[in-house]
Amino acid sequence: MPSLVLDGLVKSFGEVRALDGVSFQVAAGELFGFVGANGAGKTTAMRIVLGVLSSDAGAVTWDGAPVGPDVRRRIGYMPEERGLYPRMKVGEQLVYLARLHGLSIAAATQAMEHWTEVLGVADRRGDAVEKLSLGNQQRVQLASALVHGPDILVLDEPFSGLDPVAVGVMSEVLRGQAERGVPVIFSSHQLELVERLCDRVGIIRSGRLVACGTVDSLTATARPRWTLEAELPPAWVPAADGETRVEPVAGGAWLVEAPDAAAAQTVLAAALAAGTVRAFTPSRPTLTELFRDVMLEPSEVPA
Ligand SMILES: Nc1ncnc2c1ncn2[C@@H]1O[C@H](COP(=O)(O)OP(=O)(O)OP(=O)(O)O)[C@@H](O)[C@H]1O
Repeated sequence: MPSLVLDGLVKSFGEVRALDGVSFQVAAGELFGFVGANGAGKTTAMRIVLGVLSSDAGAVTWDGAPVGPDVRRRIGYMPEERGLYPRMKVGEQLVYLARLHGLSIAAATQAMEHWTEVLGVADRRGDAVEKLSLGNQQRVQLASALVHGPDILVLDEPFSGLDPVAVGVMSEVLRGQAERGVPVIFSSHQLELVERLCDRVGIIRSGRLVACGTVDSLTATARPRWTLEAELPPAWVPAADGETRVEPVAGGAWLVEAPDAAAAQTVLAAALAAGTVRAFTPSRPTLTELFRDVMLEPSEVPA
């Protein structure tokens, strides 16, 4: 199965090392979420895939061969800075972009009609892009990434600023693309969405990939946690050693992070002594919690 491979990408802008040896791959049919704080390097990595930027070192390959102009023509790209002509009409613009990718006028028109329909902007085909709300412009931007039937999708924050209905539509479209065998890579700060939607995620921090895999595999290696549900004084926190963390969370529950089951049992005993325990269950961190932990880890101190 072909894969898009980013191998050891390095990129500096003057003193800023935006990418410091980033490697990961996205297989055909896989939905890959690329997450990281502002300025971590996501856009830079995606621009290098597209050839908009060149890397200082490293390579990008598709199906084992370097990505050149021929492969790039088959990529559907949604750039962060967006790239539509504001005064051009939605329908004309999408047909034009599809034609640039080599589609006949009939095929381009059909693709434009299909994607504007699917993305809920069919009634805006005759309007200039600048007349649309930002969310609708974004739907058109996704349509422009899809209209030429790409083999690879690279989308920079496709979900930002969308209403919940549009998020649902966009999610289904990306899932559908993955199901037809397209590798889909997208960046997002909406971690719950990434967790729900993606087969695998990569977390980038200061130009380095610090975690990569299925959400299950990433959260399985985190420190053991339990959820305590109990009737206890609202600010209840038991005395615990430095290795054990107990934090109230919403809805009469506490998160217990402990080095082992014995330490967790000590917390449970304290809760039983202080009130009524409804449940004490092992739990896995969410991607949001995992992300926060990764961000809080001290970075390496240079030698
Ligand atoms: N053209 C450029 N010139 C100078 N510095 C740049 C340029 N592009 C990116 N950078 C720097 O490279 C680093 C990585 O930026 P990048 O845009 O890739 O981050 P990002 O993860 O996409 O962030 P965000 O979530 O805010 O979009 C940042 O420190 C940024 O300021």
